[in-house]
Amino acid sequence: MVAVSQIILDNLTRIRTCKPTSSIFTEIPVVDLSEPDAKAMIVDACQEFGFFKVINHGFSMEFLTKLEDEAVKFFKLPQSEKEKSGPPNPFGYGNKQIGPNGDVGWVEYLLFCTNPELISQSPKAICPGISENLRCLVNDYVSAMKSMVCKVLEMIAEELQIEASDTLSKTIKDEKSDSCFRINHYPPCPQLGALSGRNLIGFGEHTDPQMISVGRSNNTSGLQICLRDGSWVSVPPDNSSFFFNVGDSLQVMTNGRFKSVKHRVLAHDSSSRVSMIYFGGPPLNQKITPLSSLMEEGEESLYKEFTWSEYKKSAYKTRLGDNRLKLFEKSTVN
Ligand SMILES: C=C1C[C@]23C[C@@]1(O)CC[C@H]2[C@@]12CC[C@H](O)[C@@](C)(C(=O)O1)[C@H]2[C@@H]3C(=O)O
Ligand SMILES: O=C(O)CCC(=O)C(=O)O
Ligand SMILES: [Fe+2]
Repeated sequence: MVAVSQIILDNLTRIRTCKPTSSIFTEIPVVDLSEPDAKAMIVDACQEFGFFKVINHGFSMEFLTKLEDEAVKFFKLPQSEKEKSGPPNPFGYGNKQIGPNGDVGWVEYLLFCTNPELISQSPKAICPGISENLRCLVNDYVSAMKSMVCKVLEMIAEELQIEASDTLSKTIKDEKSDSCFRINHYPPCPQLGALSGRNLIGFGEHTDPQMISVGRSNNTSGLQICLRDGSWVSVPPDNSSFFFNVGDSLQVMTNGRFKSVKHRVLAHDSSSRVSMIYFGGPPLNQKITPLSSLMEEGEESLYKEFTWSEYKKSAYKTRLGDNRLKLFEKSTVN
């Protein structure tokens, strides 16, 4: 018996664990997109937390459920069927392995490229073997998501009084925008009890490299964000809302006024969590640099000059939890 639980423990602890945290993120900024104060609330939230929740977004619950149900259908397929859509190289089905550098989590997922040009040019950009129904729903979701993200980026630009209000959104509207979409499934882990009170990591802590990410999930908890004081708080689930994350690129474009938010997902022993995240990224050749109209007189960029392609290449050499922006920060030592 001891030997059996030891084996289970060894298997599980290859995937990292963390100490339980009991704090709930009660101050979560909730932005009603139809309210006049939405712009100010978004900018405040991006500065304070790099994170906010959006309601009144115009997506119907029926559509969201349809996509979620179709994704669940995929994850219920036999393992050998799901593997036909993998490996995620970088797009396709993945199980436990996250990225190319040895990160693991209690999660399986589908990663989709959303750039039509790349999809038509490279077989590596296609997620093979998924049903036509799932592919259509993903396409519809991504195009509606793109519109919402552009609207939010325009609200941010207006509130920050950036001259052209499409300065940020045009990078996502661009047909070469290097955005992607991910559906994660965190299966229940009945052996969790063997971890003597520790939590099992579904998706390890990290910041997203893109400009902005938008997630939603079924009504199951697990998502946590790291506050400025370094404490982890649990985000109460809400299947009818979207959760926005500031990514590294937007941190640079605002010269550090917005902070990319560190987040992670914990697994459950008895319930399964399904999440879908859209990652809004710029075209590969776009320079990621602070927006000139945002800079005060004499203010210098905190970052070296780089393109999204350079940042992405560098990001894919890192481990999930690494501080990927560090390499691109200007040295503060005189
Ligand atoms: C460990 C890794 C997985 C990741 C690529 C990376 O090398 C570092 C960034 C990771 C991340 C986090 C946000 C998104 O989920 C993601 C698709 C992305 O663009 O960067 C993942 C990458 C991945 O899962 O391939
Ligand atoms: O599953 C989630 O809610 C978040 C996952 C995540 O952070 C990611 O895929 O980058
Ligand atoms: Fe993430």
